[in-house]
This record gives sequence, structure tokens and C-alpha cells, in this order.
Amino acid sequence: MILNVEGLQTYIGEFHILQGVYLQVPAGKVTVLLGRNGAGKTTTLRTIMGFLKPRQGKIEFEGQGITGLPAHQVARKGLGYVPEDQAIFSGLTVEENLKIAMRSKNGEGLLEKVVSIFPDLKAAWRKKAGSLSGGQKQMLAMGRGLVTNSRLLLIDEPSKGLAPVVVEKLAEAIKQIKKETTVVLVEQNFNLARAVGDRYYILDDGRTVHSGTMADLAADTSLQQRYLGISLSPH
Ligand SMILES: Nc1ncnc2c1ncn2[C@@H]1O[C@H](COP(=O)(O)OP(=O)(O)OP(=O)(O)O)[C@@H](O)[C@H]1O
Repeated sequence: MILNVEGLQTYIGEFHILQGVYLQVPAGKVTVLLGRNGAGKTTTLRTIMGFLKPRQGKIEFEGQGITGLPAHQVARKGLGYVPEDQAIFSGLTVEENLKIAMRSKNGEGLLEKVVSIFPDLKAAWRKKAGSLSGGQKQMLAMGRGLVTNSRLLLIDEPSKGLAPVVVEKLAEAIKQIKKETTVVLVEQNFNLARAVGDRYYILDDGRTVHSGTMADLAADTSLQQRYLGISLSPH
């Protein structure tokens, strides 16, 4: 397992948000975190990344404890984060946004990789990020995650607010990304989750309540209805 999370408990102020999160994330796969709004998915990613300090529990990355380390140290260990609000610089160009996010000097290869995964970004290379479409902004945010050359990428709800045709492009991109980088994906869009996910965890009320293979979940409509509020025709 590249990431191992055990019994995570996180408070935000006095609110007890995470009350027992357990994750085992295999290398080279996409692990999807599912669950209703407010279940604690974003808080889980923020705790793993070191933006929130857990009150209890442990987090191991590549067998090394990272519990309670600040975010810049967690990033240096090889974890990258693509937040839901995208955190791109509107006044800078696509190129500048990517170069700022780059940690290593030998970045040209990384830029080429980003462009090959997201050809749309090449076309918008010298445009200000603020002028991009919603889909392009999401691609840029993911590109910024990729140029950190992290071995594990945490991606928070990339499909939010995007048209189905753009979500399909993101699915293709995530399939490319997973050839080289392990991914933990928070995703409410079950079609995207199913298209790219190998394994899933369901969070409910700050706890992991179910896990398994994506294929099993796709076949289990009662589980989908119970925790995700969806039902899809199996195909
Ligand atoms: N800064 C905060 N102050 C107080 N409560 C918060 C704060 N941030 C999050 N919460 C609460 O923590 C709970 C978990 O939020 P979180 O964002 O992790 O859920 P989520 O599963 O990612 O849902 P969503 O898809 O809506 O982002 C929610 O009840 C939310 O209201």
C-alpha cells in the first residue's frame, strides 16, 4: 500500500468532523472516495495533505509516518493535491501557472507530459488562467498537480459544475495519469468514478463505512442508493 490511513479523527474548531477514517490505497490504482455532501471527503484529503492536524489516528505514506506534518513537508515527501477550488492564479498565463507549481529544474519533460494529457492547455498556453473555460481551469489545476511529479495525487471533485463532454475528457486524462501516478479521487459523479476507479471507499458522517472494488459497487444498486443517493442502470 502506498498510503495507509488508520482511525483518523479530525476536528474543525469544536466540530468533530472525521470520526474514524480508514484507507488502504494500492499503488498504481485510482481509489475513489464517495459519499454524500458533508460526509467528510474533502476533510479527509486536507488532513492527509497536512492542512488539518488530526486529533487521533495515523497516516503512512510509502511506509513512513507523515501524521501531523505540515503541508509543505507532506508535499516534499511526494504527495500532490488538486483542491476543489482549483487554486490557480487568474492573472497569470497557463504556462506561468504550471511553471510556478513545478518543483524540479528538469521540468520540460513534465510540461510536455501535461500538454500530452491535456492538449486543450497547449492551445491556451499564453492565455490568462482567469479567461479559461471551467473545464480548462480544471485541466490547469490538474496540470499543476502533475508538474509537482508527485507519486500520489489527491484530486478533489474535478467534475464539479462541468458539462458531460468535459467530464469525459477528464476521465481520459485520469486514465493517462494513473499509468504513472497513484490517485485518490473524491468524486460525486458516479459515471466518472466508475470510469476511472479501481477501488472505492464510502464515507458517511465522517467515517469510512464501505470499501471494495469499483466493479462490485457498480453492481450493487442498494449500496449506491443507501449512501450515494443514486441508482444507475447497470451497463
Ligand atoms: N471550516 C469549517 N467549519 C465548520 N465546519 C466545517 C468546515 N469545513 C467543513 N465543515 C463541515 O465538515 C463536514 C465535512 O465537510 P467536507 O467538506 O469534508 O465534506 P465532503 O464530503 O467533502 O462534502 P462536499 O462534497 O460537500 O465538499 C461538513 O458537515 C461541513 O459542514
